[in-house]
Amino acid sequence: MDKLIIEGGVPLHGEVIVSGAKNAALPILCAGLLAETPLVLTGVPELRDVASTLKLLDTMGVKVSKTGDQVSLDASDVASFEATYEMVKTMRASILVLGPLLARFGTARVSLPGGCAIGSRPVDLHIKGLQAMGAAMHITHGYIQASTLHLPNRRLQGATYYMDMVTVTGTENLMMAAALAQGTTVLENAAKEPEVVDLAECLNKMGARITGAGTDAITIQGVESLSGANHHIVCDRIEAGTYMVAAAMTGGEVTLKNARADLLEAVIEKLREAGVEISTDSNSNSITVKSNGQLKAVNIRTAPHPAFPTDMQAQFMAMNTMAEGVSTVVETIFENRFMHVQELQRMGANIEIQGNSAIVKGVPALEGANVMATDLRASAGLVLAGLVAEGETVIDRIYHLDRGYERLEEKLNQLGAKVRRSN
Ligand SMILES: CC(=O)N[C@H]1[C@@H](OP(=O)(O)OP(=O)(O)OC[C@H]2O[C@@H](n3ccc(=O)[nH]c3=O)[C@H](O)[C@@H]2O)O[C@H](CO)[C@@H](O)[C@@H]1O
Ligand SMILES: C=C(OP(=O)(O)O)C(=O)O
Repeated sequence: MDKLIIEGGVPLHGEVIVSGAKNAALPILCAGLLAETPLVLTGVPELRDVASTLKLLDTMGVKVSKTGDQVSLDASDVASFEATYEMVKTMRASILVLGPLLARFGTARVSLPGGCAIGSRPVDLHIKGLQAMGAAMHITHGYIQASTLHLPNRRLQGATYYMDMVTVTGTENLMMAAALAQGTTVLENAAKEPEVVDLAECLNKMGARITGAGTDAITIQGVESLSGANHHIVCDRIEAGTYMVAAAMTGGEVTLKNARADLLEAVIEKLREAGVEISTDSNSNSITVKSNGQLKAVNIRTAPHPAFPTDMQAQFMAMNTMAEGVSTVVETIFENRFMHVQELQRMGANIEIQGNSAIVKGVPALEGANVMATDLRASAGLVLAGLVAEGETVIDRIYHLDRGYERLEEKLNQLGAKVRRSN
């Protein structure tokens, strides 16, 4: 199993190009199932989750071709309407095929995702939303079995649906389903994440009629069919945020290219509060982060966009462990997203968990240690800690990182870090 070995203490300097967003690429690849002609995507990051999604689409009969960051999907001849447990267990985002399959083919069989390291993560709202559009939904043997065969013209029926929690993939699944429904759907209390907006933009290029994406009420006027289009995936704000924290913690100066500051407002504000200098240029989509490594601890409370993202919580926790003062990190999205705490403690961090809060007392220095990655962003937090720790940090189980960070060690080493992979 691959490990990452990091020699800490090197301030990062230079430029890094941010990749396309994992969390936009995954739903947009699934949207390929809706199109009767090829969908061509650029800016698709080279990630394990992307490879898993392409494999899943391939098993359904979608013709996939990939050259560099360009992926072309031809779903004109889909033969299987199933996502097996084997696929869904490696990547929960596989649930995103449910809405497209059901809307276009009238039937879908998708494994229920299991619980994962960060929490139970149910998909009840995906299911209830599709039921509100008239679908027959049955759960048997761990699978969601969905059908529209009893509906007029076998099409989902537009509906107004209020989601009683803000759910990102739930909003995306229902938006894709509603795109081909008969009539108008209104999704209330919808997620406002930039990746939802990117998906809506892609769907509209494919012929969908969606307004309000990026607000909490999305209106989708269903159309009879969708075609292919060309779309460039939005930049990964979480990858960008992770490199920003790396520059801040190591006391370096890093310019991020293909980074949109307008998608990172809460993160930028918190870094400034920590004492980091940040300049942004919206014309060139670049962000420069400069720090002397002397940081002030900052309180964090995760919440849906545009508030502070849960996907940046572990990275800020790592930063707070070596900052001056005491901070509180409150996780409101996932009930168990503190798996990195125990590992950070192995590196000398002083953290106490009280329910969904972590009280972090800054220590003068972290020490390199052997630690275990438990989920994607927890792993990112450990990498950041390793970059500033005294001595060597060995991170085990880094396949989690490969799910969501494109060429991580290459990008860090380009900035001067000393990171190597070993097995
Ligand atoms: C592939 C992708 O885009 N993943 C992101 C997505 O995950 P994901 O879409 O799975 O997360 P959700 O936004 O759905 O989850 C938010 C909260 O709602 C709850 N919930 C969700 C759906 C549901 O049917 N019932 C329910 O109770 C979840 O357990 C969680 O407590 O948004 C999360 C929150 O920003 C991010 O951390 C993930 O990186
Ligand atoms: C939790 C994440 O991803 P997923 O929803 O795919 O597990 C993440 O991107 O941090």
